[in-house]
Amino acid sequence: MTSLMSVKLSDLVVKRRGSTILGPIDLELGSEGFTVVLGPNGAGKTTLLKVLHGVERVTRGSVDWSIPAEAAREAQSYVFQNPIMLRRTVAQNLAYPLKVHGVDKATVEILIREWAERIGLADAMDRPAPRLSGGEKQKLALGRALIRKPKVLFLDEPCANLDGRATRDIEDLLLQASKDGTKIIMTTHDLGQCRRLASDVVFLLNGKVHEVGVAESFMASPRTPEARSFLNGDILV
Ligand SMILES: Nc1ncnc2c1ncn2[C@@H]1O[C@H](COP(=O)(O)OP(=O)(O)OP(=O)(O)O)[C@@H](O)[C@H]1O
Repeated sequence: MTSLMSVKLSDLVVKRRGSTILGPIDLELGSEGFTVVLGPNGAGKTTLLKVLHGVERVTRGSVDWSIPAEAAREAQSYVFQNPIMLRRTVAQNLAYPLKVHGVDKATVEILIREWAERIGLADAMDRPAPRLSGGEKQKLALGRALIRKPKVLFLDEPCANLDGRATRDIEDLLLQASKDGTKIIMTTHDLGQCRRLASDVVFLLNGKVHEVGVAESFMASPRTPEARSFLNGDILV
């Protein structure tokens, strides 16, 4: 089971308009744990997440999941920084991924109640999702992503623009999902959040993987001067 959803990037390059925005990258990520992708603006974090999820055109190299590509994609969810809500109720948003996958009505009812509770929106089931607050929308997006128990969950800055309370709620949901066996791969600018959540870190700089390591050691004693500067909050050019 443990190697079910590991992934290997080999000589991976993404070019746009003649310039390389990612790579070349060789990277292996295991099927367990909480991977945080760190790096300054423009380092290529979002592009890396999209490449892993199979929704970014790759110029060269390969992305190999330990199961066939289509099955791998089916077992993944992706939460965008500004999630798009269906112009429907909270309940309908939660039900959507289940209905698309042909889950029977009775099970849908049970699961959407359970998840509305878990994301703190049990009293808002009939509210139009587009009218929720930013924090509520992000929790709904997370619930919608987790309701099918993905093996891998990608998150792009899930707490950008959220206050402390909403951030804590999201982090609690993520830690629980991780405990329940979902592999998480997330970008963040928040070093405190990285410290609280990450089991391992991928540090990107100028489109390349600059350093990879166990979170605790990376945060305490990064090997390279660039990673040290980044953790100190210096501006990297
Ligand atoms: N379709 C595209 N065409 C041209 N350049 C692109 C395209 N997509 C991304 N880029 C560039 O590639 C680089 C990496 O972008 P990416 O969004 O992956 O970085 P990031 O680390 O997620 O940045 P941020 O922290 O600002 O979100 C940036 O310089 C960006 O402007």
